[in-house]
Amino acid sequence: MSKHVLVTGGAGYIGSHACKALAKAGYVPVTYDSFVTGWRDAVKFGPLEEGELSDRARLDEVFAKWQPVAVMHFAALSLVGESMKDPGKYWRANVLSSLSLIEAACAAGCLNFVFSSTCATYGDQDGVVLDESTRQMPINAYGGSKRAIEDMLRDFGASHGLRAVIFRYFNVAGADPEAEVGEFHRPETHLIPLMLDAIDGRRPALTVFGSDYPTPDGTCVRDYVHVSDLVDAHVLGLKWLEEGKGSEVFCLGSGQGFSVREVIAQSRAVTNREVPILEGERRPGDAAKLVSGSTKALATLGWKPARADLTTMIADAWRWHQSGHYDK
Ligand SMILES: NC(=O)c1ccc[n+]([C@@H]2O[C@H](COP(=O)([O-])OP(=O)(O)OC[C@H]3O[C@@H](n4cnc5c(N)ncnc54)[C@H](O)[C@@H]3O)[C@@H](O)[C@H]2O)c1
Ligand SMILES: O=c1ccn([C@@H]2O[C@H](COP(=O)(O)OP(=O)(O)O[C@H]3O[C@H](CO)[C@@H](O)[C@H](O)[C@H]3O)[C@@H](O)[C@H]2O)c(=O)[nH]1
Repeated sequence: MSKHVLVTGGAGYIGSHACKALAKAGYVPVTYDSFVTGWRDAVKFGPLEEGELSDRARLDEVFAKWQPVAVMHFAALSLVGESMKDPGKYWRANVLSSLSLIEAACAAGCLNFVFSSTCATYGDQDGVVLDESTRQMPINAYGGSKRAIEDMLRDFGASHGLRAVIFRYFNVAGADPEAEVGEFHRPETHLIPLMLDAIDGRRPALTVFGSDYPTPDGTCVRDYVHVSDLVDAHVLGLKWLEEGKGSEVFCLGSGQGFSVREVIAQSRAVTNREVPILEGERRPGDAAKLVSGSTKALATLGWKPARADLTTMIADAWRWHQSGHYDK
């Protein structure tokens, strides 16, 4: 019998890659998405149920129809800068919507839950190794909203037996190596796609947000993880839950930090083109450095990232960028 997995946000960047990985692993990914930031043509690996997370009646209907073995919850608003300008939007869209989903899952008896959290829950902790045991002290409303959802999952674990694998992602990058799906945010705010836009003339230039951070070259340092590797960890997390194992938190990153200027240099090398640059102000809410210090997912889940090189991530993003899909 087919095993269905309810994938919220399956029409988005990471969710669509997760649907591909789930289908490859023999599951049927059922996308639940409102298209607030997602795309209909990204839903290609399983059925679609259009709906809003806050619509409890619609969720109940979808749980009853598909009887999923688990939920993978990707749907969220996730822009650090926007969350600083409009925090209420983030608390409503992320926290209240997730509460509706968690209650619907518990009511339907679907007690396996995989959740997209973020290293933005750590805030700006200079000199601290970031791993699963690090204290969460978010400095923006986006990170705050994700930490609150983690807390909610723990509460529902205690009250309803919900078991959650929480993944705290570092910076997700790259695209499906077969270019069936890729990163497509409108507006785009992420470094690598914006840089590729500047390289091929879709934008006049890339603005570097801040050059006076306490980092070796003054620009922010991030840990980039390939989207295909990231979603492979989700399939392992799902199997973990299906085997009856308990709730866990895992950081997903490569353990290597790259500054904005280093990413620019690597993109120049991959594409063999210049990156037009403007020097700009710091972006509010940005931490100086976010790099994973964890090996727990490798050791515990047997996660084996296959495309961990930043060069590979940029090359895959570049292939996707140049495919016809990108010009929607
Ligand atoms: N991109 C990253 O680097 C990164 C890093 C850490 C964590 N995350 C998390 O990963 C998840 C996916 O991120 P992404 O980059 O794929 O985002 P995305 O915007 O591409 O995808 C989000 C999807 O969720 C849908 N959605 C949003 N709110 C909804 C709602 N209320 N009801 C129904 N559908 C809704 C959108 O339409 C979209 O298809 C998010 O939870 C994000 O916070 C992303
Ligand atoms: O035009 C730009 C865009 C970004 N940056 C910088 O590049 C770095 C990466 O920025 P971005 O790609 O926007 O990612 P983050 O703001 O780090 O956030 C991503 O990574 C987080 C985890 O670190 C996730 O939680 C978020 O959902 C996801 O958007 C940051 O230092 C930015 O200041 C620039 O200098 N210029």
